[in-house]
Amino acid sequence: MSSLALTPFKAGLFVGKGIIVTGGGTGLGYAIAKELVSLGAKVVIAARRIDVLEAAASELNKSSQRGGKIYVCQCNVRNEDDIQKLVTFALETMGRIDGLVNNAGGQFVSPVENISARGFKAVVETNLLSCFMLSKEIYNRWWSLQEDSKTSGSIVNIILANKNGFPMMAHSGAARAGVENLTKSMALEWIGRGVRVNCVAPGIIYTESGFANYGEMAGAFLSSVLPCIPAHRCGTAEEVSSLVVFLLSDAAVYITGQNMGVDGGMGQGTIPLRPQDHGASLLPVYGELPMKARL
Ligand SMILES: CCCCC/C=C/C(=O)SCCNC(=O)CCNC(=O)[C@H](O)C(C)(C)COP(=O)(O)OP(=O)(O)OC[C@H]1O[C@@H](n2cnc3c(N)ncnc32)[C@H](O)[C@@H]1OP(=O)(O)O
Ligand SMILES: NC(=O)C1=CN([C@@H]2O[C@H](COP(=O)(O)OP(=O)(O)OC[C@H]3O[C@@H](n4cnc5c(N)ncnc54)[C@H](OP(=O)(O)O)[C@@H]3O)[C@@H](O)[C@H]2O)C=CC1
Repeated sequence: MSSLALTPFKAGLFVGKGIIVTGGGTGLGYAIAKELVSLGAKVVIAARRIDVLEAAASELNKSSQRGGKIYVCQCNVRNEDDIQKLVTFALETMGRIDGLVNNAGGQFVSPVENISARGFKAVVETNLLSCFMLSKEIYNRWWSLQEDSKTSGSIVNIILANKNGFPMMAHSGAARAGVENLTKSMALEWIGRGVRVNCVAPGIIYTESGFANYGEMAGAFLSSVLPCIPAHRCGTAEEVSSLVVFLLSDAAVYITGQNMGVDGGMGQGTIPLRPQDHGASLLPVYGELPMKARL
């Protein structure tokens, strides 16, 4: 796992704060937890694989500064009972919740016509339902009860840079678009309680764990996608983490309901995952298009 945090923040910025990071044992979540614990936060990392979480925690605790600490909680974010247990655990261990990063997520690669209804539902549950359930649970059991709205919370939802659709992962694109809209609704409903809600939309970020889910396809994907990224390289987990940490902090107190890309200039557009060589193109109905203007 990479280790270079880019944090520009002052030491101890998060001392005394409690943050939940879902999917915090690997990839982006790991980098976010690492930056937070180095700034003094107490952090609960939550995911399904407890062995992965425990191994991550023992590494992450080495970066702790000024009382920062990592706690682990096994949780399937698709399961409402697990969500309730996670919030109970976080309140018992940290005594408070100041921030939530809805980072756990993922999908599988498939053309739309081959996705089963159960597969579509699984991806929507993983990415959208989970975000709704966990945000609501914390709001009802903690943020809505705080007398002083100045001390309330910040939610950062990790989505995808796919505002023009997400071919071959349409279920995930739809779920993430749902998260973006849910973010705006929660931001408006909860602003009076001092709860800010924002999205971060990474482009293609190289994480060993994330890419491992796609096996051999990942290599081919990378070589086709790199020329389409204006920066001509993937991002790193730390380049996403610095924005997430900023949004969690009081420095972002006037920012809510936003969706910010970290995507090397892709403008949050379509991740160009080419469906397949279909051997046909939609030609103009009138006139001819020069060969050089076709794929
Ligand atoms: C190529 C690089 C892309 C770079 C950009 C994106 C990067 C990232 O997002 S990195 C994060 C990647 N991490 C993951 O994607 C991991 C999380 N993913 C999952 O856990 C699964 O994809 C899941 C969300 C679908 C959950 O799977 P699972 O727990 O197995 O779900 P169920 O047992 O409830 O099954 C429900 C349903 O889903 C179908 N299904 C699951 N996997 C696949 C698959 N690979 N292909 C086709 N269908 C799949 C499964 O078959 C079930 O449907 P039925 O068969 O109709 O019962
Ligand atoms: N890497 C990239 O290029 C991009 C990633 N993203 C998104 O960023 C987030 C992190 O991705 P990344 O770090 O790269 O990949 P990882 O595969 O490392 O992270 C996904 C994390 O989510 C957890 N997770 C998945 N399903 C569940 C579940 N049902 N319940 C609890 N935890 C779950 C996994 O842990 P476990 O399996 O133990 O449960 C894992 O820690 C994801 O939402 C991803 O889709 C967005 C854009 C681009």
